[in-house]
Amino acid sequence: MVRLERPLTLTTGVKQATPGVPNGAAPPRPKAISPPLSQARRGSRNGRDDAGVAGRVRVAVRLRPRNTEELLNDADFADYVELMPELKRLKLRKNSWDCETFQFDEILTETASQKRVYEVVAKPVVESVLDGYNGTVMAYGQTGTGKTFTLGKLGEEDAADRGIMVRALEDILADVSFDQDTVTVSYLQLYMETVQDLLAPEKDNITIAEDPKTGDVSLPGATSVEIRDQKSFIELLQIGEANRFAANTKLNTESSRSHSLLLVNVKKTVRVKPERELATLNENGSSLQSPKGQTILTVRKSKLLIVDLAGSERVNKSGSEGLLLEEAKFINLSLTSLGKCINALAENSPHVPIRDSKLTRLLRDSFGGTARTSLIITIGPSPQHRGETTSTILFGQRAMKVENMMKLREEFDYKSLCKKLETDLDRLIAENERQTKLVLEAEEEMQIKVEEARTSMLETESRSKNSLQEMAAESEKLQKEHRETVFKLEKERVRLEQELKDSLQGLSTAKEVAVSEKEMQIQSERARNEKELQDCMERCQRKITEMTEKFESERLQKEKLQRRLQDIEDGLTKKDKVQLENQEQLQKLARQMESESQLREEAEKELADRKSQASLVSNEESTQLKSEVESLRQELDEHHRQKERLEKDVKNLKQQLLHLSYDHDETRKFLDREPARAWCGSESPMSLNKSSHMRETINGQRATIAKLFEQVGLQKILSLLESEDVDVRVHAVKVVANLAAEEANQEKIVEAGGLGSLLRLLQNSEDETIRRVAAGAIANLAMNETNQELIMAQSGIKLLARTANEAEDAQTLRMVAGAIANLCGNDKLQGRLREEGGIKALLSMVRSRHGDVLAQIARGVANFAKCESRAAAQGQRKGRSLLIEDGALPWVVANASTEASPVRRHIELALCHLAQHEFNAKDLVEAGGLWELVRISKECSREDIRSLARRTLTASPTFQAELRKVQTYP
Ligand SMILES: Nc1ncnc2c1ncn2[C@@H]1O[C@H](COP(=O)(O)OP(=O)(O)OP(=O)(O)O)[C@@H](O)[C@H]1O
Repeated sequence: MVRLERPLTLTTGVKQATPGVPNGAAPPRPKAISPPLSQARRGSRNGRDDAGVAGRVRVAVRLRPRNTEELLNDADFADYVELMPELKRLKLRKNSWDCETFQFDEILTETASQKRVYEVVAKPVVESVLDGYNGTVMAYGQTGTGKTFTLGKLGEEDAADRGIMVRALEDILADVSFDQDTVTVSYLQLYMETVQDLLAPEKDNITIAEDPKTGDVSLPGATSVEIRDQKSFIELLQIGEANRFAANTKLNTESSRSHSLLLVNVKKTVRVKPERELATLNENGSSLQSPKGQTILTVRKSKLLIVDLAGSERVNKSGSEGLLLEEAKFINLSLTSLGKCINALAENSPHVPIRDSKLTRLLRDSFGGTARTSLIITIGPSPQHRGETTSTILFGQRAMKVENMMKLREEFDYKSLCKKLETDLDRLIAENERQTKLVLEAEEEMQIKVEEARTSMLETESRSKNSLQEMAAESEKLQKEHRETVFKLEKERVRLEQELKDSLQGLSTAKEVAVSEKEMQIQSERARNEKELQDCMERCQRKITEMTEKFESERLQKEKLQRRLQDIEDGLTKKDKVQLENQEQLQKLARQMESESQLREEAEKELADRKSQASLVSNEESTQLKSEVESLRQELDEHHRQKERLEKDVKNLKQQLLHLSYDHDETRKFLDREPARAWCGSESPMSLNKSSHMRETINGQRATIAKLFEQVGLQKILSLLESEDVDVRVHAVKVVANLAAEEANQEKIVEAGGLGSLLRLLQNSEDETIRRVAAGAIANLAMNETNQELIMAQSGIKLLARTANEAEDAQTLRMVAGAIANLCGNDKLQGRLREEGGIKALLSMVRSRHGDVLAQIARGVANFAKCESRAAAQGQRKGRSLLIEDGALPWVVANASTEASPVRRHIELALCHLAQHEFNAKDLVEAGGLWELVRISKECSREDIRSLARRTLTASPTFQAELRKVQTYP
């Protein structure tokens, strides 16, 4: 048992699949086997509707190369299988004249690489699985035809050999993200109606569980291993193979008697636009809303099933005994019931016998179910297994008719949404708390600032009050001083005036001098007093001005303080505003929080509702829904049928030309088997007998061609010979060749300029097929004498000679040799034919060594020799044969007794004709032709040739003399 290098996570139980549509007939709608990868993948998602995507089972055929044994044993047998990969067709040869053609989605030849097989057969299925659909890849075929090679090859020595399983896992692992996605693998074998776990072989009776509602199949007891890298997967496959080997050894059986199943479960979380997702939810009856513009998580759970079936020939081995008989019975049972199911589905039968075997139960989703399915049919090349190969091909043909309705396995991820809502809520709560804290801090700061401003305002107010009081007191004091001074001066003035009065009264006599002196004294005293008063008043005035200025400055300061107070008050108002805004934001956040929690509550409630709803869905409702779905399906079916009918009509028309060329191929192949019948017109009664059936077929085909010829018109067909498109030219030339095979059409073709077109194709075309078929058509036209002259007149012989020298393909050479051979039979053209290199070109083709080519060369030589001998007999020709001049004699003599009868027959005739003319006798003797003539005269199977040889030997003096010399001829 192989040990894993690293630990693998082992879990028991495969998770149950997501509900899908129940098994049922799906409307037929064919689809390309391999749409381009990512674009087609994503595109398909957009184009899906809720009922699923219709998809036919795609079928490819793969031919295994011959193995050594087959190379030895089958060397003498003709190929039984012929592949036409470009037409996606395959031919099975029933016998030497009859074959059957089959159309498939893809034909993979023996040289097809494993990479191409994967890309064509499995990659589209893997991509569907990654997009959320179930997928199946299955191989069916006889033992030893390469099923396991195709599916299970590990490619450890050469990576190019990796099979579908390894490549599929590579693509899957590259597409998933292990943070959230999981890929698990189970590996099982089904042997004698028992499912055994290849990863835990002790579990040898795994039960198959079927969901009664959805029909989904699961294997709850199977080991399911989570895979994260390719290395682990390969180790797992090796473990599975080792266990399979051990189990089979124990049971004394072999791998090809059991079916192996690899089950890959992919769980992928994807983000999708809510609109689409809501549509999905609505489908399930949910009314859950999601915030606009957000993406929603959904989980896609899909599975890929890769099935390597037991060898199909086991079905026929029920003649065995003992265990083998039992095995054969079970293999019979499973493969036969698979065949029956496929037949029933292909015929849209109301009953599909799914429950007949475990294999069909396991594959229930793959055929007629919801999975995308690709089937690869493997066949071997050996004609000895023609029965097996035919039944395998017929199985594939029936499977192509099976329609599936692919269903997206997607679920809304409630868990993730809940988790996300919780995270959002936590984030909002934290944000709210942070905002509240910020607001509180701002409020505190504001409070402090307001307090500071208030204190500073009060201080300023009290300071200005004090200074005002001081100023008022000072001013009072000054005014009092002023008043006292004024009062004092007034008192002094009154006293002085009284003194003066008294003096005037007391001293009335001290007359003039004393008066004047006193007056002067009084005046000076008065001036002095006035001056003092003046000074005092000025001082008072100055003091008042000073006080006024001081008062003014105090007033300005007060105003400044008031403005500052106003500013502070404004600042306070602004802060209030910010606080208000913060409060509003807080309220908003609270509301948002409230709505988020409401949403969460609703989601939880919805989840609960849906759970209860799911359990409460009444049978009546589901029946009604089913009948609605059914009627819609029927309508869709009708549309598809109509579409198919139209497509079929278009296809029929398109393929008319293709059919014509195909018929040409058939005719050509028939002619291959009936060499030169058309050109020489000498058909043996035996061959007539043998090929009467084929001739009927050909006549039937020709009748079809003639009908189409009438419908389409010769001119139109001939114009296609000049088409730009090489494919069109190929098909057109095949049709013209076919028409030219009918004598009745030859004149019309030449009249319509067809001969010129064919010669131009021969001259200018680089396509081997065109040159070959054009040469064939010219050969057919060259059967008619008038046409022979026209061919010569249009330098046809030069063109044919050039093609004879250049071409390598035996069939092309055969056609060219046939055309020249026909021209050789025209008495009038002998000289010109030889001058333009016709004989040398004919002889140059012996290099091909191909029997058919040699037969045509021999026919040409015989025709030419016959014309020469006729001309000599009529006295129109003298001298050595032009054939001998151009060096034909050694080849003629060397091949006179060849075993290939068509060659020998013509050469024998040619020798007899050459010998008719005495001018050639010497050359014949020297080249050994005389002894061949002697042999012909004795052994030739045709009486007329025998007697011609005899007559010639007797008539020629040279021969007689020679014979006498050796005395061997009586
Ligand atoms: N396309 C191919 N190219 C080269 N070898 C091939 C090819 N297909 C098959 N083989 C070889 O043919 C042999 C038989 O192939 P394989 O075991 O895959 O056949 P099988 O159909 O799975 O047989 P069984 O039904 O017995 O399991 C193997 O040796 C394989 O390597």
